[in-house]
Amino acid sequence: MSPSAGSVRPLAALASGPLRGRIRIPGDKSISHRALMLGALAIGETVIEGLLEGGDVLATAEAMRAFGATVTRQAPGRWTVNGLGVGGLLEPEDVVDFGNAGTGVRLAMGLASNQATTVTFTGDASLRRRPMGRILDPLRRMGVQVLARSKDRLPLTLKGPDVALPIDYRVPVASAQVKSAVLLAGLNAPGVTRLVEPVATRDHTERMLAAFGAAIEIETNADGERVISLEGQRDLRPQSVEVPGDPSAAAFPIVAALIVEGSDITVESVLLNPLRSGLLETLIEMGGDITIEKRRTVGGESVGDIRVRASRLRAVNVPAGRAPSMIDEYPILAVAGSFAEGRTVMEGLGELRVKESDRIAAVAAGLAANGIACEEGPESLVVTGGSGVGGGRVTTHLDHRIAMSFLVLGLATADRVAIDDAAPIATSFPEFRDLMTGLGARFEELEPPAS
Ligand SMILES: O=C(O)C1=C[C@@H](OP(=O)(O)O)[C@@H](O)[C@H](O)C1
Ligand SMILES: C=C(OP(=O)(O)O)C(=O)O
Repeated sequence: MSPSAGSVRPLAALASGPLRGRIRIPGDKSISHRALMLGALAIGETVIEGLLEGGDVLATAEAMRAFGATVTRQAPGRWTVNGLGVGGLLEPEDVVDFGNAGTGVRLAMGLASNQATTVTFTGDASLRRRPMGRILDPLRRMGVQVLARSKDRLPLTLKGPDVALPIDYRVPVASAQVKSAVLLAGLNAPGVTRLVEPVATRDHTERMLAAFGAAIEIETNADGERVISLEGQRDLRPQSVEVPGDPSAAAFPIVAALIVEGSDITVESVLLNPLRSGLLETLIEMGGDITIEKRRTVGGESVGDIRVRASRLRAVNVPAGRAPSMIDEYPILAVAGSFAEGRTVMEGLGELRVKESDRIAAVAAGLAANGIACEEGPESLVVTGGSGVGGGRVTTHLDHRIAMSFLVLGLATADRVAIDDAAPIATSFPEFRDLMTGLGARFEELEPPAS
């Protein structure tokens, strides 16, 4: 049973008046996980400001405690981690449960399996369905023994080798989680772990490893691919980490403001790393009135305030090559496409089938339930704008991004849009409802189904 089973919270979004105001969204989820993990490996105190306090990141905080690090919440968003040194994690006494968090469990499998301990990992019903072989394959090559049920699904047990082997690895799927798991495992391998990344994905692990003092080098080979080399068994130095606002969370108010007539909002301090900015680029191509103000650097990353005004959108073809820079944003882009003139074509989406839900199928079903024309291909979605009326009830499949995307849809359709469960939103954006309500969004709680 999933942690959220038994506390299902159906919710509807109602047609809303113009959205207005300024908001600050919480810290980036990817950076928050990594700050806790590297803090757990550095000897001394790492201070994190602006940590995302969503369910996924809290699961990572709890896991780092289970590995023996001292993790303390000093104030809202301000956390300290006292780590144990590279290779110094303790063997947890119990199964380590990452709830809904793919990033958390996959990075932690790399982090914890480069030393001679035995750890059992699990997660909720959604996470137990997701593929782990992509992480286990390189870890097996590094000498890790794996006991997993069929198809390498959670729960599974990893027993680290006495000495991990550094490997040369070509990342076979565009995945920052796979890249990061191998790099974290490489931290305690004697010698150089070398990764070739044919398609560039978010680079937060590389940036943070460099900031913590790891011996990491990044080059581009003759084929234009990123090559990352990491020399293992070096100490990490504790850091002060300031976490910028999460662009994947900001995506929801941004699209809401574009499609709700008369809106004018500003989302402050959003991470603008180009490997995360595909959605902004696409929305601007669609004619979205989006301006970036006060560009600055926070914690080594570019950030800015994003002003968004309601706009007439036109459909575009989103190139498949852009997918890694907006992989979590396709559900909300499909909602934007529902209000654009023409057919928005999204390709290269194979990875969406193995997220918290099969997001291609979940988006197609949700749009159809609301009268929006959508064609689903094996790795693509095509949304025809202008046809939507709302009025549907959407199944969210324990997927926070499906839940938030369809609530945003309902703010702009004539009839309300209901979702079967808003509880998973707390995994990545607990403040979603309050912040959106503050801008003028209207929601209505619905009766949970009789059990
Ligand atoms: O490394 C990360 O922090 C993430 C990588 C992406 O997953 P994949 O690596 O599976 O593409 C993304 O979908 C996830 O939300 C966060
Ligand atoms: C895919 C996501 O996260 P994860 O893989 O960490 O569960 C997401 O947040 O959209």
